[in-house]
Amino acid sequence: MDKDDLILPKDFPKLKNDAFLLACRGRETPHVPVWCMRQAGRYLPEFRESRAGKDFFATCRSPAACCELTLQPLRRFPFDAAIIFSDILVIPQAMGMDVQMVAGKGPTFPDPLKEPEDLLLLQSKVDVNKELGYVFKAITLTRHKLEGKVPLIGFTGAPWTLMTYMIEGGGSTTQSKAKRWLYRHPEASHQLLKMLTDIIVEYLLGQVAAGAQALQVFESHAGCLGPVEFREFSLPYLRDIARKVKDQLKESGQDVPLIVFAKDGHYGLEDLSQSHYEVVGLDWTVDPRSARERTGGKVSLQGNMDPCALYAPKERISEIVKKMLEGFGTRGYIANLGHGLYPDMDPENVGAFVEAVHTHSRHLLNLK
Ligand SMILES: Cc1c2[nH]c(c1CCC(=O)O)Cc1[nH]c(c(CCC(=O)O)c1C)Cc1[nH]c(c(CCC(=O)O)c1C)Cc1[nH]c(c(C)c1CCC(=O)O)C2
Repeated sequence: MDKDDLILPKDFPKLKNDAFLLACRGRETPHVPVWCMRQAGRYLPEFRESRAGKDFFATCRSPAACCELTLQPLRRFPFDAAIIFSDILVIPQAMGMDVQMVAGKGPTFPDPLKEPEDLLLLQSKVDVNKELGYVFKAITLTRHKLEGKVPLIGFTGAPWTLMTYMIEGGGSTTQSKAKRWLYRHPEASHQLLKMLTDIIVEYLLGQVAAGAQALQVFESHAGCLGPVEFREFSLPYLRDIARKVKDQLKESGQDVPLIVFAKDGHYGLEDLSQSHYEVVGLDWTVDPRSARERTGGKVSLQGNMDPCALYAPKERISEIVKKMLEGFGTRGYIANLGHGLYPDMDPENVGAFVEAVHTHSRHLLNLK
């Protein structure tokens, strides 16, 4: 294949392992598929080496670097899916905000939104091909380089989670500056959430056109909302995104599974299972059996081992995985952690987690 062909979203290699895509749709699989949030990350020495001394967002803008970082964990572990290396904060950047990744501090916005008037400073219409085309290129290149080994997942931050970063200017335990907007400036909040929704829809469609085979929407900050605020400021936008992406894909005869992960949003589980997503991701605060009961077979489920369980000895990890599989069952289930891997985790234990999912699930499936 010519080098230039690697940037064209066509003639992709045939998919060899479709367990993840089948599980998204509740179909039978030979084993329970597994991947980990933040599987491309600092717990891998090769990741730290590739990233060393380079600016985080400059790395995000390099399709070759994103491709390499996406592939690294797959060289070590038999994950059933890859997730493109990028970040949710590329959207606020595309809207004109300055975002830096500060070592030891995390993402930082030097000029966060303070008052509703600041919305006027934002680019409300974004040409995603122009501003975020580097992500699409990374997806296309990675899809070729994966050689059909496993499907490639694209992703975005959800409107509320992006809004929290844009107002807080970085991480926060209370999200009180962003929540202040919900209570004091509800109209401006909706205006911002709507603006983000429109861009996210275009961004996700661009990812599919570039070669993404599934999409995950990260509502990482669902947990600081209560049920009432969630229903007003998060859920309608999550639904809008799924419906609009689905409708537009249908028009072009395409269909990719959508996953929603609303971290700590256990109160919204019933609603999320009726929101046009094929898969609902769960954090570790939700009991597998009760999640099944509450979602009533309407969706596949993904999750939810406590990432900290990876600090346990391998035998203990295996026992925890076995219980988790028994709780969720083997159908319509994708094993994952309840949130991302931490930098101090031992890659060997990640391998033990993946192996335990495959081994125990094959055993459970053979008993049927
Ligand atoms: C909230 C959020 C962000 N980014 C993301 C979320 C949603 C998921 C979640 O809830 O964790 C999403 C994200 N960020 C990254 C990915 C890559 C794909 C994967 O999961 O492997 C994904 C899916 C790479 C990354 N994004 C980041 C890293 C680590 C920093 C680095 O590589 O230098 C990685 C691998 C940086 C980042 N980016 C963000 C944070 C809070 C941080 C951590 C800062 C820190 O710990 O210092 C914003």
